[in-house]
Amino acid sequence: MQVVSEKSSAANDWRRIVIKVGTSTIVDASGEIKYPVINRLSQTLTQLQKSGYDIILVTSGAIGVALQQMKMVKRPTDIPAQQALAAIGQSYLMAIYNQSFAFYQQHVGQVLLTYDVFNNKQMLQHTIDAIEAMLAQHVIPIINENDVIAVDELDHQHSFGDNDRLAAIVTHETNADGLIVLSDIDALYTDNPYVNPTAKKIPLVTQVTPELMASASGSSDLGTGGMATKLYAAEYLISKQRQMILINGKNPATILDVVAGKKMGTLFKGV
Ligand SMILES: Nc1ncnc2c1ncn2[C@@H]1O[C@H](COP(=O)(O)OP(=O)(O)O)[C@@H](O)[C@H]1O
Ligand SMILES: N[C@@H](CCC(=O)OP(=O)(O)O)C(=O)O
Repeated sequence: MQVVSEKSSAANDWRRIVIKVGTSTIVDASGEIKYPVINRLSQTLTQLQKSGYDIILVTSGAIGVALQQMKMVKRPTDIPAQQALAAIGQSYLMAIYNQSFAFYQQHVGQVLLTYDVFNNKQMLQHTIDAIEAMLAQHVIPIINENDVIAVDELDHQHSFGDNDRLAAIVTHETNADGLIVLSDIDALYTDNPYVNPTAKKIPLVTQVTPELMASASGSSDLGTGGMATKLYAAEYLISKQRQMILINGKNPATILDVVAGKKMGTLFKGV
């Protein structure tokens, strides 16, 4: 395992930043929508945008908020039911973001993507053009996977989409300096700390090794990706000479500390 603690450098020279928000940041364990967190996230991202940063938000949570809307306790296993929830929840999720950002006079734009976009030069260029046009007008693009139609690429038996990977690809394709992932956990640990209380925090990862992969198992109740998909995202970004920082999303204002160069969470950065 390649773990170094002293050389952690941070995001103080990043100018274009992708922020990925997991379901666990949007919805709590009892299924309630975390409006104050979303409000703080909107305030923080607006502050960064108005300070001259290019900000792109990749957000999960469509299915999470739909479960709450539809008074469902558990995520259904059959795919059309999940697709329906994604459709219901996505419009509500954007309504929440619109209202929340509007309070800070910040415009946002919705971008729903499927993975085939990245395999098609023309569609990819159109997507990048649209995102660049939004950024040029100081609009924050808000991206999610288009779960309603993304049925071909996904293993829908067990999981539904993976926004960690999507956020990593968006970071690379939009030429962003780095990706900040907000989760329900404050860092990568040597083992799942909810299962193994002796697990230790890992401040810097320079290489995603098989050993590290093996230490990442399980996800929060509503999250789909778990730590494994975050490690795949980090591995992809390291291979593209880009960086990723994993922090706890419970207080999104900590993004400001990260961008100011404070060492926190786990930094994934190749050597
Ligand atoms: N080695 C590890 N270090 C930290 N968290 C881990 C590890 N292995 C598994 N996990 C689990 O990954 C979860 C975060 O992933 P996930 O539930 O998908 O969150 P999100 O919805 O934010 O994407 C943590 O709550 C924890 O239970
Ligand atoms: N696209 C799905 C989320 C998929 C996903 O990757 O979720 P998470 O592991 O919480 O980031 C949704 O909006 O519900």
